[in-house]
Amino acid sequence: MITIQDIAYVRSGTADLETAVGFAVDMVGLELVERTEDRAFLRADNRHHCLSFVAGEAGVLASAFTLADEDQLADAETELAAAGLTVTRGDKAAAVDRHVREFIAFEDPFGNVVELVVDQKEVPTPVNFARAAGITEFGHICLDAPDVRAAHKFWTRHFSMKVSDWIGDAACLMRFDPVHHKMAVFKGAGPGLCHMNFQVASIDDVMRSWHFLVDNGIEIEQGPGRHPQSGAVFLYFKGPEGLTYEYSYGVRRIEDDDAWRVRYFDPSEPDAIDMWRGPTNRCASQPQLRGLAAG
Ligand SMILES: O=C(O)c1cccc(O)c1O
Ligand SMILES: [Fe+2]
Repeated sequence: MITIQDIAYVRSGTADLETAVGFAVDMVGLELVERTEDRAFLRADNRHHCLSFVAGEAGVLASAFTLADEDQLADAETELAAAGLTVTRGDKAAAVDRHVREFIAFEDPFGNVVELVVDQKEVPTPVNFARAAGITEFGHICLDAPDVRAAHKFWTRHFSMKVSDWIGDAACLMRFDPVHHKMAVFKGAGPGLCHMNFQVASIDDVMRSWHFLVDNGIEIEQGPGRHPQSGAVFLYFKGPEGLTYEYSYGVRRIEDDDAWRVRYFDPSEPDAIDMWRGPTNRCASQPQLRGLAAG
């Protein structure tokens, strides 16, 4: 069993680094911490970065989680290899590029590239947010997989994750600490990053960002609304090259693990992911989510 400490980062390819960075800074509000000719690193909290862009082909390259130390990393390597996965050790240069000390990489059974890292660099200075979006931290990673049930089996068999809520066969929200979910899997045609989430400090931040993004011509995929699972007020919007961002406020914490009863939401219900039953463009851009569309 591999004990996950936290989410670390999303690493994404981009065919247009300038536009990708411009959006992450000016629209999302992240701090640009480092920029080279073919790389950009952005942060939302004290992690060195939670999002990096690599010039090249567009599309997610990896999603990363933190482990406690090298022994745990070595054990993870052994366990995943024994499960029949191809696990590779990151070399020194690749670790430096990720601002971690050590890492391994593997593909989950659906082809999502996952990196497990040790000692992600901490940057203690206050985050210099590019705009006052109210971001408090990198909230969660949501991956795509064609078989959400099989994904749940994989992530709970090998990792310290527990399901918090199901949305039929369309989504599985998982936790590895008291936060309702920091990892989710949504049904998709293939592997991919469904979205990355940032927590914000208040409902006002969600609503202010909604107006701000609309005023800037940004495509709102869904929201503002309230997720019945975590109870969070949310807003999904689309960045360049199809990268979906989510802001949310008020995610539930599960302090008493044993007392939590896993719930099952029907994805065909109009309030399956939005208790306010607001309009959605998500199914236009992500047809696999059609089952979750309101109305
Ligand atoms: O926060 C949630 O509960 C949630 C539910 C459905 C889909 C999501 O992306 C979520 O973050
Ligand atoms: Fe989410």
